[in-house]
Amino acid sequence: MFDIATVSYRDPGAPAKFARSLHETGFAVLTDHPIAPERIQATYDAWGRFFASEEKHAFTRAPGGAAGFFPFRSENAKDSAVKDLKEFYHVYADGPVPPALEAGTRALHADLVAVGATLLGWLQDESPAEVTARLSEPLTDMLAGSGQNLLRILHYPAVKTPPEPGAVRAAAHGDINLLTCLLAGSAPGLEARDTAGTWHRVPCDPGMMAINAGDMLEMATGGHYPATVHRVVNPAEGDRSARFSMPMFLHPRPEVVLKPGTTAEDFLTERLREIGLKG
Ligand SMILES: O=C(O)CCC(=O)C(=O)O
Ligand SMILES: [Fe+2]
Repeated sequence: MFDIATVSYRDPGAPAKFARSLHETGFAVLTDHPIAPERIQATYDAWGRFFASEEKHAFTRAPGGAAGFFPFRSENAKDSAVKDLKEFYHVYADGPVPPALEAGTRALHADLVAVGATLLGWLQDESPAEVTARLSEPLTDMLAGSGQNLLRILHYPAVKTPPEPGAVRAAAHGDINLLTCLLAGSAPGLEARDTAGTWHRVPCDPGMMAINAGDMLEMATGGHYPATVHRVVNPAEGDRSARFSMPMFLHPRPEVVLKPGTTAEDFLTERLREIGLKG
């Protein structure tokens, strides 16, 4: 049974329900979270103007760099030869942001890190003792002072001509990081795969935030929270809508030990090579 729970952020029972869903499916969906829908819409509108302008190319990331604009078809999922049908911008706390977007985007980055810290605290409190005993330090401490937290602003352009075979908005992949907080996309499309290989739509109505465990959390907890594979499917034929979404990837400090002999930095370097974002 693959049942992604929808949990109110304000429910006193939320930490336990959230931890159970993340353990059973690798995903959970939050409602009543602190990021207002109007704010999310305003951010999508502002970034939509950015992606529609040629100015974006001036913000293209430096060769091998992690921050800035990544043009259409820069990234492939691990083990996938075809590039995804997306362009995106990577925002770090100390990285560049186009001036017109700066205030709102930086505030959103900070607020999402704060939500993420709360959620890691819930997991720390709700995980079985044998799971927390494996951690080199409490989950919230892994995040404290981390400059690695990444807000990715994603634009999946409208599909006008049939894409080449195998090209999808985002091919099946697991996330690399500890925990991902994804503000509801502007259109549906996100799906998660259960262990039997069946795909399930992840609820994404306005006001929802989808949370999933990444490889680093799976590794640190000995698999208690699985980094469930997910994808973004193409719109139905004839549907010309673009899609925007904003995942916040929560990352530990680079020196955090995920398991004996492997730091967060070692692990990240290896995975960025595999997805074509590092030479
Ligand atoms: O756009 C989405 O809904 C998901 C994006 C995603 O999974 C990712 O960028 O890692
Ligand atoms: Fe993802």
